Amino acid sequence: MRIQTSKLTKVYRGKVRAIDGVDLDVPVGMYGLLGSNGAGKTTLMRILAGLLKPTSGRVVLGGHDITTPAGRVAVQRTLGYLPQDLGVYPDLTARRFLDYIALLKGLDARSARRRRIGELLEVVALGEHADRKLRGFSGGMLRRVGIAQALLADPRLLIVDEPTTGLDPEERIRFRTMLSQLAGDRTVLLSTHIVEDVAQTCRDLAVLAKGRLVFQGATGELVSQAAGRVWNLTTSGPAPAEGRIVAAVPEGAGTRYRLIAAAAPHPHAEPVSPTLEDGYLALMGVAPC
Ligand SMILES: Nc1ncnc2c1ncn2[C@@H]1O[C@H](COP(=O)(O)OP(=O)(O)OP(=O)(O)O)[C@@H](O)[C@H]1O
Repeated sequence: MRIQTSKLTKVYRGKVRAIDGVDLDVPVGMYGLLGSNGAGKTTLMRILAGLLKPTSGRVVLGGHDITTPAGRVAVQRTLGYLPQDLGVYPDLTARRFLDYIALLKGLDARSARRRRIGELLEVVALGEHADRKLRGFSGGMLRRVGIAQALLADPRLLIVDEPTTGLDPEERIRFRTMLSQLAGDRTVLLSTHIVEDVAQTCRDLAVLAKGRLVFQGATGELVSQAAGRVWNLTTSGPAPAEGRIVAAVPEGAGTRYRLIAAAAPHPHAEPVSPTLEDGYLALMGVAPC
């Protein structure tokens, strides 16, 4: 389900401009939304999920304008949302919790509901743990329960807000791989401040900074923004004064620095290929351009 916003703006209490004139166009498939803390990602996600009213502007999901009541109703059943802080009932088992949420979502037919929950527990690799209480679940397992609840009505659009924060590396990789597998003919919008999660799963992304859209396009396009501006320098002397240091790894008697700088920051600096993180940092002005 395609997402299109135009001149989308959200001003909290007449003061904080959390989203500022955003024109976004998200196609079907896996799509990343990057931004630092406070950039406006959660505000945008909540508007797209129909939970928060924008101050102005339009949001069109699959051709329906959700700023109108009719549009909201039309997309309600085709949208799944995993918020940053999904509350669960620790004394319920995974299966009972999903059954409870399914009832709230209006999935009334008991046998269809049971079948769907059984399928979803397998999709999120929790089949074995279906009848365990949520109290004993790890952070990663709880996130997977969260995805299962968001998928109950088989939505065409899945909105996931910072799902990998706090997960250990194995769970993070497992979780983001599962999201890309779910994308297929759905749109999965992944909001995060972890650049690597977007690099490993998304072909396209958007970047928010202080409520404004500062980039939208292919990941490769953002990487190329740092082309010719990333350098390695190994030295046992003082830290380089030119450019911005993005990594420093002790090596032998010295340190290997990775720097972003418009020109070679030192006569011995060697140019290296940029990553998505370099492109992101260069865009965000961490590096002098
Ligand atoms: N209910 C609210 N009332 C007033 N200001 C708010 C409210 N919610 C968010 N803000 C402000 O709006 C801006 C954007 O916040 P938002 O939570 O959308 O950003 P974010 O990119 O999701 O950040 P994070 O990564 O820290 O969750 C911030 O300045 C925040 O303090």
